Amino acid sequence: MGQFWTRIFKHKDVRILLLGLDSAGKTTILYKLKLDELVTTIPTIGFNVETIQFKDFNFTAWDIGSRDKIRPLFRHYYKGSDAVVFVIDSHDRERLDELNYDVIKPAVAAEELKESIFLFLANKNDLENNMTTEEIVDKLGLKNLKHKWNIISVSGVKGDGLHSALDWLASSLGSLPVKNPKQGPNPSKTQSKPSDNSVTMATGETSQCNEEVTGQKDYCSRAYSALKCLFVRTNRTSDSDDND
Ligand SMILES: Nc1nc2c(ncn2[C@@H]2O[C@H](COP(=O)(O)OP(=O)(O)OP(=O)(O)O)[C@@H](O)[C@H]2O)c(=O)[nH]1
Ligand SMILES: [Mg+2]
Repeated sequence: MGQFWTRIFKHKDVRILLLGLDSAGKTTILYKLKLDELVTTIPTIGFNVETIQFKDFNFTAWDIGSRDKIRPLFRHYYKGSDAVVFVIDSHDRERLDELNYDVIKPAVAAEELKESIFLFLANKNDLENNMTTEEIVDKLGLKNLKHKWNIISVSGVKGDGLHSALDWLASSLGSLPVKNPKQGPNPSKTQSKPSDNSVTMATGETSQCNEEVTGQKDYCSRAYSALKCLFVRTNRTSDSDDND
């Protein structure tokens, strides 16, 4: 294809980071967007990464497992993210402070995310007695954010609001220069290289992280290493806790 047509049809590659507390619905949303299906999830160990085409964008979306002991690893995924999508369980008032302290505040303070846009998804809007977006904005103090941000009410299981979420990302990112989406997570350089590049999926399958799909092979390896080391350490800690 000539250069002119390549330029016309080229999709804009952007990197999206999905963050939130465990059980907020990140993986459910990722696969609803990717497959338009409701998948049965298990808590994500490590991360899932999928590329979603929308309008003239390729969104490479990283869904990071969020159990409390692995939250300090989130920062290794910040670099190169054009947008952070915070998935909030709008039915769970009790955990808003935990979300703010463990997930939102570190991201707001991060130098690597200084120019990223922030989208908050008030998920599980199909349930009754959930928080309104106004209540969430108020309780999380989102009006003080310096980042460009928005909040949208969604249901990961039904798919409601997800198209609006992609639309907002596309229109907001369309006017911004994107960072290098090939840039993956940046776990500690001290971690050793694993023997393979397989990544455990939330669906329980093992997915080979390959460059054709994600373009992130090396980063997957390194992120996998970092997570593997952490789990070994975590298991050792809980083993010794058990022995106490
Ligand atoms: N009612 C309802 N349930 C939802 C919705 N989205 C997700 N869930 C449920 O919430 C539970 C957790 O969803 P996950 O997608 O696994 O959550 P996660 O954020 O990926 O959690 P971790 O992998 O542990 O970080 C599952 O039982 C989902 O079916 C929603 O919009 N409405
Ligand atoms: Mg998950």
